[in-house]
Amino acid sequence: MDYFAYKQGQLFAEDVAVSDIAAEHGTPVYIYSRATLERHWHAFNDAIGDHPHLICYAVKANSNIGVLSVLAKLGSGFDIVSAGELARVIEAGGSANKVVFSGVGKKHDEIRYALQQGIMCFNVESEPELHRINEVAGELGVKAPISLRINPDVDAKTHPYISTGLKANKFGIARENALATYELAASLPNLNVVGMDCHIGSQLTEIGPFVDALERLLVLIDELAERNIIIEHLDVGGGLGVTYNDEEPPHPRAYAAAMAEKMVGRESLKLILEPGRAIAANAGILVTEVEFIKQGEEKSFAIVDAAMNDLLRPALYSAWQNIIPVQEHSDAEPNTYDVVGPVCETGDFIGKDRTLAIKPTDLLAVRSAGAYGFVMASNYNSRCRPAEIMADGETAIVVREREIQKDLWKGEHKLP
Ligand SMILES: Cc1ncc(COP(=O)(O)O)c(C=O)c1O
Ligand SMILES: N[C@@H](CCCC[NH3+])C(=O)O
Repeated sequence: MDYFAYKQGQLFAEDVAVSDIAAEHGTPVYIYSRATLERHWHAFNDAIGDHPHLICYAVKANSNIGVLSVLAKLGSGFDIVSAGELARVIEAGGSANKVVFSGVGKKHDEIRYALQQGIMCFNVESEPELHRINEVAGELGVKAPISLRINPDVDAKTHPYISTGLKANKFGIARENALATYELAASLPNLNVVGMDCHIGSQLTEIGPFVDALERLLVLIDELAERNIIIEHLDVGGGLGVTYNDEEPPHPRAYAAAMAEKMVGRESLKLILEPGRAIAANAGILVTEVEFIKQGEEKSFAIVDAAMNDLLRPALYSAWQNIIPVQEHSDAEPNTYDVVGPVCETGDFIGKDRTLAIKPTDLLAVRSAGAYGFVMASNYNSRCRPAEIMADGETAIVVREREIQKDLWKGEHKLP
């Protein structure tokens, strides 16, 4: 079931007409669906069944406090990559002891803050990071729970910018060095080795690479047990893809079940998943208004009020996201358009060569915009970032107000 569907020719977000939200809150505007977020989270959580596990939603995909609060209420854990993300989780009502902290460049004060909040574990990406966490934990007189992010060297078969599990990537510790690095970790006085972690990339559309990575890590876990280093949890990262166009990724239930199946007979090894995109992407849309139709020499342009600063994925990765009308039928003639924004960059487009029947003032919805959408928005060209709205049944809740011009220069100072 799609919670963004047409009813009597009008696009709805759950039971709220998208055009009503646009009329009240303006455009461009991000709209999320609470029921979709919940359904996606449950798809992962329920498929694992009885095996001890925790779904740690990857906050980077969509860190809005409203979104985090919905997932926190379900009992979700969280995967974070900065102190800022941890602060958001706590503000949203999430539990620090269900947080794993990933990322290659954790600063001293981020480590200190995370230890003070009592996070579940650091996913450590290098030897120098181990020493740094050991040092900060020592200063605080605590033991830091750590997991090593192992680079399993499997090909995730995804866009090179979002593939992370290859030897050539900056992430993780090479498999060949894993045993030695674990022995070092076990020898450091202020560290407590609790887990093993990996994350091989994003927008994966096949189960094979996930299973390969998991199997490689299980071999390592057994080798460590022979050395008396006992791993309590295995974190297989995130990365499950979604359908933007014609991709056919495995359903979260199939993926989670495949992971759980490999854990049979290892009941003392807790399974952690870090899905981001698969929970949030199709739980959100970006709604934009057509400003002008412009007939170029070679192309027709639909100039809309959303731009690359609001939704960067098309410009950054040539990502394709579906663009649909908010009013299903139009009396305008269908035409093929490049849907572009007002930012002064040739690369500022939301979609290319789309067939649409539109005229100025019509509303369009960019689908699959709930993940890596608002979080990657900027103020480029001094554009105020959009509002974010959560549809929840018949209500539409403002979960982030639209920025106003004064926000644009917050913290800046004129010279006397
Ligand atoms: C360590 C880590 N975990 C989880 C994720 C979430 O990935 P995705 O949104 O593809 O599920 C990412 C981003 O790729 C990541 O770097
Ligand atoms: N931002 C990327 C995904 C990056 C994944 C984060 N490790 C996207 O929009 O597809």
